[in-house]
Amino acid sequence: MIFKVIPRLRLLGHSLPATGFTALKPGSIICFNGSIPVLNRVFPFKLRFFGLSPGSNGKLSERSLSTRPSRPRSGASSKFTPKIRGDVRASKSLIEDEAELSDWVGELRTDSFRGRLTSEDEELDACRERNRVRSGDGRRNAVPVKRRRESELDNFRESSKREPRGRLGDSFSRNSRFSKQFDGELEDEDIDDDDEEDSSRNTRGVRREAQKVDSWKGKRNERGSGSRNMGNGRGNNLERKSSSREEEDIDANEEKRSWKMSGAENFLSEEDTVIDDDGDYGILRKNASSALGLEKDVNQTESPISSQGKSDSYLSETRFDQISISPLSLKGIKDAGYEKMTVVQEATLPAILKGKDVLAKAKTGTGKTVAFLLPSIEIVSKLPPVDRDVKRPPIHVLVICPTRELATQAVSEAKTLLKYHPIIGVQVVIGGTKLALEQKNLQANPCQILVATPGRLRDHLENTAGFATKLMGVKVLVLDEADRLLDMGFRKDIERIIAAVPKQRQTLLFSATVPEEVHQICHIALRRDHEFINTVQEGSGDTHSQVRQVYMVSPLDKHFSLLYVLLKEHIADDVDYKVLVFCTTAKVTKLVADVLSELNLNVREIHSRKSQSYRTRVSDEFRKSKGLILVTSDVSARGVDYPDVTLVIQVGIPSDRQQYIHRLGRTGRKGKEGQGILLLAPWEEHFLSSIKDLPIAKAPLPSLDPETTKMVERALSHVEMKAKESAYQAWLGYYSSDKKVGKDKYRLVELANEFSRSMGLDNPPAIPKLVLSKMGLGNIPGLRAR
Ligand SMILES: Nc1ncnc2c1ncn2[C@@H]1O[C@H](COP(=O)(O)OP(=O)(O)OP(=O)(O)O)[C@@H](O)[C@H]1O
Repeated sequence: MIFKVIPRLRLLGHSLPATGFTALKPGSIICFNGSIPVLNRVFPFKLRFFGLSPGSNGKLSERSLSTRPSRPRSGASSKFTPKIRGDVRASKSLIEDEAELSDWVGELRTDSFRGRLTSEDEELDACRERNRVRSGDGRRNAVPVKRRRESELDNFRESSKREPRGRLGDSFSRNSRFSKQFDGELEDEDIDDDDEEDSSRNTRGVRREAQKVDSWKGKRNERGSGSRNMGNGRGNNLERKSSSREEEDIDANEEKRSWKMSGAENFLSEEDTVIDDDGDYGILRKNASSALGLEKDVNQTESPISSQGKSDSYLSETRFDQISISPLSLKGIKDAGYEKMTVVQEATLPAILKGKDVLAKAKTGTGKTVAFLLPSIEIVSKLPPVDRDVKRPPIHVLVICPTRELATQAVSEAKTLLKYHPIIGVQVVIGGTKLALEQKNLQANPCQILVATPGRLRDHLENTAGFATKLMGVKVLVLDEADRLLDMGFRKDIERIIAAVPKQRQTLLFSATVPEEVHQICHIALRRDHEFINTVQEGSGDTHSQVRQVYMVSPLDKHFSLLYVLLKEHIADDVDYKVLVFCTTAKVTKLVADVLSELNLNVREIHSRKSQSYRTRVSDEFRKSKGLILVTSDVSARGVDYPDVTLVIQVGIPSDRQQYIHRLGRTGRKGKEGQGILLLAPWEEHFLSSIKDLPIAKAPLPSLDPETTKMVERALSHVEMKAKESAYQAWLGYYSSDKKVGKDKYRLVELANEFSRSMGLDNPPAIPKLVLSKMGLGNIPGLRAR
C-alpha cells in the first residue's frame, strides 16, 4: 500500500537537509510614505440592498482613495500536516501548485486507506453544460431585486457608521492557509493524470542531474545568512527534518502519520515587528536595523514617487517612454497598450535595474507581473547572446508561480513584452501537462526566461537531462506570490530550487501581502542588503478602497439560499455580472457549483480536482466572459487576472487573512470598482478579528421568501448523493484544521451535521473508520462510521 502511494505523490526527489530559521535578517526597506497627499473619492455603492451609503463606514471615509476616475465597466499548514517521526512535514516534495497542497493529504489517504475511486467530474461537467444550455445563460431567471425594509436599512446605516476598528497583526502565524487547505477529501481521483505518469518515469535517469546539483550545492557558500543556516532560529520545529529522503519517511511512518497542528505559529516573535512608516514624504528606505524599529530615512532621489497624491491609484505619472529601457521592450509595451507605469513598476524598476534584490509589496491588480518581467527582460537583453552551438543553453531568468494558472498568465505577459525581442525565448513548465512534451520543447526551443510551478520545476531538475546545468545560468530568480511560495506548503520545493540556481544572482520577491513572517524568512532567497519596496500606503489597508467589502452572518442552513439570492440580486443589478464564488475546499466547490447549476444560474467550476485542460478552458472562458459565475476553490485566489470581475463572494472562512485579501483582489483590478461579500456562520465570526483593519462592514441579510427556500431545497435534492458525501467529509476536514472551530471536536461534529442538514440530508454521510480516527474523530458521537 505504501509503495502505491509514493509514485502517486511523486516523492522521489531528494529532500533537503534539516532546516530551521535564523533570526530576523531583514534588508533595507523602502516604503511609500503615508503622507503622500491624496484626493478622496467616493464610489457609488452597488450593493444597494445593503444600504451602505458612500462613506458610511468610518474606515472607508477615512481612507485615502484613488484620484483616478472610476471607469465604468465596458459595455456595462498546517494544522493537518502529517507528523512523521515527530518531525513536522508540511509539504509534499513535488506538489505542483497551491491547490495540490490541499489535495495531497486527501489523496494520500485515498490511496493509503481505500484505494482509488473513480472520478465523475467530467461527466458532471457535461451534465452542467446540458443544464446551462437548457436554461439559457441564467439571466432570464433573474428575479427583481427585493427592497430592504427601511428600518433594517436605517439600522445598518447606523451600525456601519461606527469607528474603524484598530489594527490587528497578521494571521499568518496561524501557519498559513495551506494548513487549512487540507480538506479531508477522499473521493477524488482525477488530479494530474499526467503527473502520475511523470512520477513513475525515469526515476533512475534523474539521479545524475540531481546528484550534480547536490554535489554542487554542497560546495556552495552560504548566501547571506541564507537557507543553509536555518537550523538555529526560532521555529526550528517547523522543519526539523533529518536529511533522509522524503519518501523514506513516508514509508517508515505511514502508520504513525497524524494530522496535527504543526505549532508553526510559534515561530514568530513580536519583537521583530517592522515599523513601516515615519510619516515623511517620499520614499523611506530602511535598513536591517530599521526593521527592528530603528528607522533610517534615506529618501531616494533617483526614483521619487511621481505618483504622490495618487497613492491609491495604480498608475504613476511616469510614462514608459520616459525611462531608460530598450526600444524593443518599449515597442512591446506600446503594443500592449501600456503608456504609464503603475506605481509598483515605477518604484521597483530602478532598484532592479541597479541589480538589487527586491522584496516588493503592492496591492492586487496593480501590475506586479510587468514590474518583475520588464526589468528581467532588460537584464537578459544586455547579456551577450548565447552561442547557438552551446549544448545546454542557459536559462537566465527563472520565475516561480504557485499555481499553473498564474504561471501561464505570466508567460502570456512575458510574450507580450517580448514581441520585438526575437532572440529572447520564454517557456512555461507546469504540472498537469506532459513532462515529456515540456522536455521536448525545452530541447527544441531554448529559452532564456522560464516560468514554472515549483513541483514541476523540481521534476525537471530531477528528470530532465541537462536541466540542472541550464539553471546554473540563472541571473534573476523571481518568486511571484512570494509569501505563498515561502510558506510551509512550498518551502521544501523552493529551498531545493534555490539550491539549484547560482548564489550570484538577483532575486525578486513580489506579493500583495507580505506578512511579518516573510520578512523573517526571506533571507532564504534574498541577500541581506535587499530592498523592501512597499507601495501600499500606510493606513490605506491592503485592499482597494474602491472595493466595497461587507460580511454577513447567518446560520449554515441558510447559506445555500442566501448565496442564491445574493447572486440573483447581483445579476439583476448588473447585466455584465462576472462573479467569483470562493469555497473552502475543492469538493465543497463542486457541491456549490452543482447546486447553483441546478438553480439554472450560469455557472462554471474550477478547482484542483479538474484536469489541467479543463482548468485552462474554464479559466479562458471566464476571462473573456460576462454574465458568468465561476465557483472556485483557492486555485483562483491569487494572481489570476480576470478582467472586470464585479463581485467576489467568499463562502465560509478563508484560510487566513492573506487569502481573504487575495481572493477579494480578483475584483477591483486596475483601479476598477468591485464588491466583496464574506458569508459566515455565527461560529465563524472569529475570523473577522484577523481582518479588522480592513474596511469591511456588517451587512444585513437579504430576506428569504419561502418560495426561494423551496427552490433551493429542490435543487439540493437533485444534487448527487456522492457530491454531498464528499463535501461533508471535506468540510469536516477543513474545519477540523481551524484553530477555533476544530478545537472542540464534539462541537465540530455538531456543526458538520448542521452542514449535512443544510445539504438536505437527514443523516450525516458515513465516513470510513480509519479516516475518522486519523482525523482524531474516532469516538466522537454524532458521526457515522463505515
Ligand atoms: N503599466 C500598465 N498600464 C496598464 N495596465 C497594466 C500595466 N501593467 C500591467 N497592466 C495590466 O494590469 C493588470 C493587472 O496586472 P497583474 O496581474 O500583473 O497584477 P498584480 O499586481 O500581479 O495582481 P495580483 O496581486 O492579483 O497578482 C493586467 O491586466 C496587466 O496587463
